[in-house]
Amino acid sequence: MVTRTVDLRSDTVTKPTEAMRAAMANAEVDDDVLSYDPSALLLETEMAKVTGKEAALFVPSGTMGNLVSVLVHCNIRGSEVILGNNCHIHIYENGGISTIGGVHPRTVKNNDDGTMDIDLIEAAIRDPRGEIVFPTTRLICLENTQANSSVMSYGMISNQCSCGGRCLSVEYTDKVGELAKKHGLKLHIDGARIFNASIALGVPVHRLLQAADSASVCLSKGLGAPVGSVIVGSKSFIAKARILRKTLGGGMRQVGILCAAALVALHENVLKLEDDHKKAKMLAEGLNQIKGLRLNVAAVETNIIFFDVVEGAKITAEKLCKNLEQHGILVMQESPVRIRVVLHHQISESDVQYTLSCFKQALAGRVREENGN
Ligand SMILES: Cc1ncc(COP(=O)(O)O)c(C=O)c1O
Ligand SMILES: C[C@@H](O)[C@H](N)C(=O)O
Repeated sequence: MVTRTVDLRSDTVTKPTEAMRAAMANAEVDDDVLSYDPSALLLETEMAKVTGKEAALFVPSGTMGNLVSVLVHCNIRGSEVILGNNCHIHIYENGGISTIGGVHPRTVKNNDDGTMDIDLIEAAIRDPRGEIVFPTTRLICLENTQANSSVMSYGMISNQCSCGGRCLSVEYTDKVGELAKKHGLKLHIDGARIFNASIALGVPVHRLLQAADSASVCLSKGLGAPVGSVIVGSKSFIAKARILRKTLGGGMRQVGILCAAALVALHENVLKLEDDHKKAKMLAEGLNQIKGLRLNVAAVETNIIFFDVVEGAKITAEKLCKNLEQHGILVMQESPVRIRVVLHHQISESDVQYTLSCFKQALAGRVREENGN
């Protein structure tokens, strides 16, 4: 019987705090489709200020935030967006920009640090002289932090392995912004975890987003709100985004109930992100000491850790996940050999130590079984 649960599946799994529940219960609300919900307006005003943009719009999810943003920028048939081959928009959003928006994706390889080589981005921009045959490039998308880790090619040694949650520097982001402007393109940043990047880099969110024409910021990840994201940009961009949000069914009525919780998250949890990162590093260092696991501790910059179960472990990643679950440790299996763990504010240092002890037992235990002793 599981007496203790340590939920490391994602930073999307947090439960609303008592303060969030109280704020939800007492939220001032009105009809947000008519732009009258006071709590939504309060959150949007604050998020516009924090991100340094003219306006903001609450959306039900980060996926909708990205979809609406791409569709506003690429509102002409035949549009193309340049994005990372390992980015969330391209892998985890059901291809929505194409299946719903008719926007063509043109991927550029994500490097282990989450960037895309700028010369490869520029090479991917379509030559307008070829418009009779080419799609038209209108948008570049970045992701900060870069959630997914690049696939560790076979034989990579641990100090070459990548990890998730990598931060894009402000210098890099500015360079991509300059490239976009040079070619008359827009820049969107999937900032689901932009607050993690800000805390890890010691750079304010508004500075990390300065070069972007739009961004999508998740409140329901490390900040711990139960629901929602906010997209930010110019007033004109947000006006178009509001219409598209309604088109997609994202216009909600008394949404202030959710925005009130998001405001608590914004006020109370940003500074907790640093602890998440410290606990991630602590967990990564502990995992790195366990025979049979391979990861690159140096690549753990924020709250996401990817590691591989290597052959010496004599246990598959699948069996390890099942074994851990029997001890209340919930993780996410990403591939036949790869596991992801994500830290958040509802994971304590004691949880980290308990998790490490369960990993050690699971891996050592399996070896004993193998040897019949
Ligand atoms: C980098 C990134 N962008 C966007 C999203 C989408 O957010 P949501 O799950 O709220 O749709 C996620 C994950 O949830 C994410 O990790
Ligand atoms: C899986 C993915 O969609 C989600 N953003 C997560 O990181 O948990």
